[in-house]
Amino acid sequence: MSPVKPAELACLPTIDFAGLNHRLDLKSRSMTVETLGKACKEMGCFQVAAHYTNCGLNFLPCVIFFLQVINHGISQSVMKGAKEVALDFFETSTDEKDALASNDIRKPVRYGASSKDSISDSRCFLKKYAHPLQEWIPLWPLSPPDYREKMGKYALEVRRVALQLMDAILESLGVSTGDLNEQLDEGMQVMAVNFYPQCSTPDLSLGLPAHSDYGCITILLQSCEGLQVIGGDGNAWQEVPQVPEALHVHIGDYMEVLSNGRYKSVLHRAVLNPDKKRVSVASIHGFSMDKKVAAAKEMVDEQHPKGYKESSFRDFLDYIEATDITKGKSFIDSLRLTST
Ligand SMILES: O=C(O)CCC(=O)C(=O)O
Ligand SMILES: [Fe+2]
Repeated sequence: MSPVKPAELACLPTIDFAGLNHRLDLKSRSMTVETLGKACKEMGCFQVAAHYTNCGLNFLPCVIFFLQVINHGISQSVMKGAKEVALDFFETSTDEKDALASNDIRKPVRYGASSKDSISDSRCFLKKYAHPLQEWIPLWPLSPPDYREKMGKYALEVRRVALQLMDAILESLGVSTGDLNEQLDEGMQVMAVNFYPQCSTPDLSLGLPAHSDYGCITILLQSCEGLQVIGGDGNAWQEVPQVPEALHVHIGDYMEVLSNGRYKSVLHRAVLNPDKKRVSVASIHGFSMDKKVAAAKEMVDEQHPKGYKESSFRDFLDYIEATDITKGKSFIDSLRLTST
């Protein structure tokens, strides 16, 4: 493998999530949506600040309403809990890991160290379906004993953030959101919980090679730095900073399809750290297993002919099963009708 060169720190836009909830202050919402749209177009990724804001102060009668409705950045204790149980799972529960180990990419919960969609042996992962939670949580690990409770709490909260972000991203495109929001509400949430060991030669091997995620958006929680992206028009890898209390969000293949190429799915990879192990929790949000996703009608006209084939999550799984993705092939490339 070619050496992994040091990457510059990315300067990523930060979206104040509270801005999306200014239902009483439409100007703030539309400004936030505009910023979000710019971030999606120019970088394909951004970070969401999870801090509380006092923007309710101008609306004294509504302060309580604002605190309840706008302040649903995920709490620190929930994020910390998810990272802790992730680490405990990888470090302690060997029997359970063995029991969940599988190369069958259709399994709703599976553990892997190296398989068809994990082309590196420096990463262990647990992939699991997470929505509807009550349907899948009985299949999640039982150890550590608080895994289901803590990861389940995070799964619900991150999904709520994802639905609001997807709504706002679609709004930024000028797409009518009604039906799409309903479909996304019934859509898949797949969580990839990743563990990367400390590595004394991080310049020689990657934790996870370059890829894009198939969903509409991915929200990533990380214990420390290690994620790199190629955003915007550049072709250099940039390190995503670890901003305390912020979540990293990137655009996936299905948002590229929906937007007919206006927003591009982001190429990303994980590098290894010389002095510490790392866990990350990638929550991928999209449509249901058999929903065929196509460009939104508002995104297609004479100047912008349809650029992608329709496809579903099941088609993605078929593609992954049939394709050697280690040879540089990607799902989104397989959907392209023209060069977009
Ligand atoms: O661990 C990371 O930073 C990236 C994980 C990732 O890209 C994935 O699970 O799809
Ligand atoms: Fe990814």
